[in-house]
Amino acid sequence: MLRQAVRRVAALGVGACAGVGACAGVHAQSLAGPPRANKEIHELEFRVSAAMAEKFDAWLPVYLKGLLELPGLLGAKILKPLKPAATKPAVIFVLGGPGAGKGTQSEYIVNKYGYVHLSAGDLLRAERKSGSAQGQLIDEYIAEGKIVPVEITVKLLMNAIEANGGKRFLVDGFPRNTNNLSGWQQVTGDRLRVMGVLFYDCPEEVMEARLLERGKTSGRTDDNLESIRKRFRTYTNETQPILAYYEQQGLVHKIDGTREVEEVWAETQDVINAFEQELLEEPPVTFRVHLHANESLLPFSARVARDVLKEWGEGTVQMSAASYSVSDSIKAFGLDALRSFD
Ligand SMILES: Nc1ncnc2c1ncn2[C@@H]1O[C@H](COP(=O)(O)OP(=O)(O)O)[C@@H](O)[C@H]1O
Ligand SMILES: Nc1ccn([C@@H]2O[C@H](COP(=O)(O)OP(=O)(O)O)[C@@H](O)[C@H]2O)c(=O)n1
Repeated sequence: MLRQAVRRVAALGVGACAGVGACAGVHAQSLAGPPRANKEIHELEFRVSAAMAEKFDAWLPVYLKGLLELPGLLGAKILKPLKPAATKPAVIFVLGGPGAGKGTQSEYIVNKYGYVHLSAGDLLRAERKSGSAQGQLIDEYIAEGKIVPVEITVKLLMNAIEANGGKRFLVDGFPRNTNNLSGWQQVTGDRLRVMGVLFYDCPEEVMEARLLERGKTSGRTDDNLESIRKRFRTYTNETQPILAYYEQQGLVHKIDGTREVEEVWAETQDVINAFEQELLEEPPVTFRVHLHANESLLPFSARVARDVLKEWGEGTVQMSAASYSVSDSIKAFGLDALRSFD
């Protein structure tokens, strides 16, 4: 039977790294005792900022392949995550009554921050125009100011999200009722990260005047007084409860939409800047590697620390290392480590 004595390691400060020159910024650990002749597993742990995780994931196997040329190194295995969940795409919902300024502000956000703008209304109008079987149905719902069944809308949204491959989405005019909300939750599960809701608050008389003005050139079948009033009813009865739902979760950022476009934009930027900050502060992703070797930990870990620092710079990747020597007991080992003997 294998006996594997775990030789946990003492922390090695930056000072102790000085001999290897490039250790600063990478936290390494060394063996507490003299190296043994046994086969050893060196466990390296890399904590990588979420923003860089995908790139690190691509780099690591290539780097390890090169490292295997070193004498004394018998094998290498990446344990966790084998494929880190790519940072989830972030979604911001943009809500507000018809004519509150959702589309206008979304365009500004896209121009400054590079978000992908998905307007549920635009997607439905495009689908209507495509002459598909559901075109007629969408047409009737829009003219009546009613909310199209979610099966149609969520499919259009998800197709657009998947086709785009982007990381940050503004979903404008959605979810607009409980049917929208439950359909979205059912389809997206936890694949996307809902950051919050931008809510443009505007009284009906202001929105009505804007929409009548927009109707002179928009060519929209619903920018007429009759449809506008129906849309207002739908908004009050069906969309406001959705806002209340997200408000309870502390996700709603209410912005007074009655002011000049530039003033509304100034406040919108404050909210988006806060979201951006939150995204930067995502927890790091941890990668673990087992190196199988005949040698003691220090030469390898110092070498890897130096290479990581050279490739990734200060502060992006935090590394720590531990060593296990393999002899005749498996008790001290976790399954992960055992697998690495495959
Ligand atoms: N803050 C604002 N002040 C005055 N007019 C605005 C403002 N924001 C948007 N508009 C105008 O009002 C109309 C409706 O705006 P839009 O962004 O299309 O609203 P929504 O997407 O919420 O329906 C557009 O003609 C737009 O140019
Ligand atoms: N989630 C959505 C969004 C829009 N729509 C339809 O599209 C119409 C126009 O929505 P929009 O967001 O483009 O425009 P506004 O009403 O906000 O000005 C709505 O009145 C609905 O008929 C929908 O059915 N479901």
